[in-house]
Amino acid sequence: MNNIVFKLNNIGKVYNENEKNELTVIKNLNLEIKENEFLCIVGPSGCGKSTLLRILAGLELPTEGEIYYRGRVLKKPTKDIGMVFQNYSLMPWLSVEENIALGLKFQSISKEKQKKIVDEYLEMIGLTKFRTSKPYELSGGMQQRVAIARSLANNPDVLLMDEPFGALDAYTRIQLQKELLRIWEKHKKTIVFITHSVDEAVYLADRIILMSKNKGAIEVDIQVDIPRIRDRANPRYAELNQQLLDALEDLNKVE
Ligand SMILES: Nc1ncnc2c1ncn2[C@@H]1O[C@H](COP(=O)(O)OP(=O)(O)OP(=O)(O)O)[C@@H](O)[C@H]1O
Repeated sequence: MNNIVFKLNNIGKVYNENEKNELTVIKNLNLEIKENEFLCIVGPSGCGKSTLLRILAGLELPTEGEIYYRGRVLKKPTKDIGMVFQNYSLMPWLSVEENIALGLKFQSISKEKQKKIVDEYLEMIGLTKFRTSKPYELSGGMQQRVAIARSLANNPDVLLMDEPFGALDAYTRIQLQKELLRIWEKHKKTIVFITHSVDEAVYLADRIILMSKNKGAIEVDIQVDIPRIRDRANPRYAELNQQLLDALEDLNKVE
């Protein structure tokens, strides 16, 4: 079926901690991610969320099993799969517009077209006035907007986001959650988003998976059945939040 973007078959990931010790982070993980799906991954620290995301990005290979991206075995990163990290990862010596254009420079796109794309994304994130500013002149929220725009400028099919709003203050975080949903609805990307915040997952996701430290097992896999724009005062919102918090607490008890 062509609406499956990722298919993971019995994925395993073992790291060599040192010459003697191996660490099995993920074992027998099966997962399908659909086109346009907004999937959030939550789980205790160290359960393998970032490892899974790096495997989805083609940055790391599983040590067991297969990963398919649109029906083909994924062996290395591709420009169709974009990534956004918590620490913005902008080039400090480049301006906002140069950062957004970064990925475009490596493609055979005319200067004129590049400028058009950069202008479009600057406008989308509301930072046109800051086009010549350097990252250090911007707040954390503004920098993360630039990082998101830089990924989107490459027109990826999938956006992988590793705790992108984790370092932001509560107000900016809520603003960026709304913005991201607006972008996702407009551009219809598939998004895989890691968060430590259950509330953020319930606000954003179509589907939430909860991983445990028990070799990255998926303990909970639920659809969020609340229409958008979600109202945090909706009783179902509180109910799902509590269900996930209880599941996390149970995991911490057994680990
Ligand atoms: N390159 C590596 N070599 C060895 N061990 C690693 C490597 N990368 C990750 N690990 C280990 O694998 C485990 C899972 O790490 P990972 O970063 O995927 O977890 P996480 O769920 O994203 O954690 P957090 O929520 O704290 O970011 C951890 O014990 C970590 O120390």
